[in-house]
Amino acid sequence: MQPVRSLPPMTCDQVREIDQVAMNRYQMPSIVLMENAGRGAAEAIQAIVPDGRVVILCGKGNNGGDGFAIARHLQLAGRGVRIFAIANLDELKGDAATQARIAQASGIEIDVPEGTIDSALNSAEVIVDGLLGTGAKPPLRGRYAEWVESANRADATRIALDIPTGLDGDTGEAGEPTFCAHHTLTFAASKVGFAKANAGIHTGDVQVISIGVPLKLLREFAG
Ligand SMILES: NC(=O)C1=CN([C@@H]2O[C@H](COP(=O)(O)OP(=O)(O)OC[C@H]3O[C@@H](n4cnc5c(N)ncnc54)[C@H](O)[C@@H]3O)[C@@H](O)[C@H]2O)[C@H](O)CC1
Ligand SMILES: [K+]
Repeated sequence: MQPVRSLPPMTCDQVREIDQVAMNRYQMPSIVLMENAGRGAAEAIQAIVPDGRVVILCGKGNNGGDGFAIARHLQLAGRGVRIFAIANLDELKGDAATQARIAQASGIEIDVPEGTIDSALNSAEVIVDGLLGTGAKPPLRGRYAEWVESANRADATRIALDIPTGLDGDTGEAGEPTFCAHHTLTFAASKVGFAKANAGIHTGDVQVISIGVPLKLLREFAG
C-alpha cells in the first residue's frame, strides 16, 4: 500500500512530529508505526531484489528497530536473513528493544560483531542500512563510520532505511562516510534534503513507504 504520492517532501522534524501527533491525537501506538514501516519496507525489498541473502545493519535507535521488524517479514517470505547489531540488545530501548526481542524469539540470526564486518558482508546479496535515521546528524560517531565504509565496499545491492546513514535529511549534505544506497526506502514522506546538494548520489532511487498514519494527518503537515 503506497501513501498518497502528491505529498511534498518534509523535514526530519516534521516527520518526527507526525509520529507524535499520530500517537497523541490519533491513538496510534508507536510500535504500530514501526511494524507498518518494517512490513512495508520488507515488501519493497522483495520487489527490488527478490532473491539472495539479506544482511541488515541495525543501529541503536528506532531506525535499527525498523531493521529488526524487516528481518522477521523477510524471513516469513523465505529469505535468508542475518542481522548485525551495532549495540548489545540489552542497550536498546522502547520499540527498538521490543522488535529486537521479537526477532530474537523468532530465531533470526543476530550478531553483535566486535571486529570488522567486511568478510561477513561478502555473502550478502542485499545490505540494508538500519543504522541511523532522523535521530542522527553527521559526522558519524563510534563504529557507525566503519560499518558504513564496509557496506560501501561490499559487492551487494545497498538499500537505506529512511535516510542513508551519514546524510543530513534536511540539507542533503553527506558526511564522510555516507552510506551509498542504490535504493532508499523512506518513511511517511520523502525528505527535503534528498533533492538538495548531491544527495542523489547517496539515496539512489527513493520510495516512500507508508507507516499507516491517516491521510488527514499527513495533509495537515503537507501544507
Ligand atoms: N514517523 C516515522 O517516520 C517513523 C520512523 N521510525 C524510524 O525511527 C527512526 C528515528 O529513530 P530514533 O531512535 O529517533 O533515531 P535514530 O535511530 O536515527 O538514531 C538514534 C540513535 O543514534 C545515536 N546517534 C545520534 N547521532 C549520532 C551520530 N552522529 N553518530 C552515531 N550515533 C548517533 C543516538 O544516540 C541514538 O542512539 C526513523 O529514521 C525511522 O527509521 C519509526 O520506526 C516509525 C515511525
Ligand atoms: K538509515
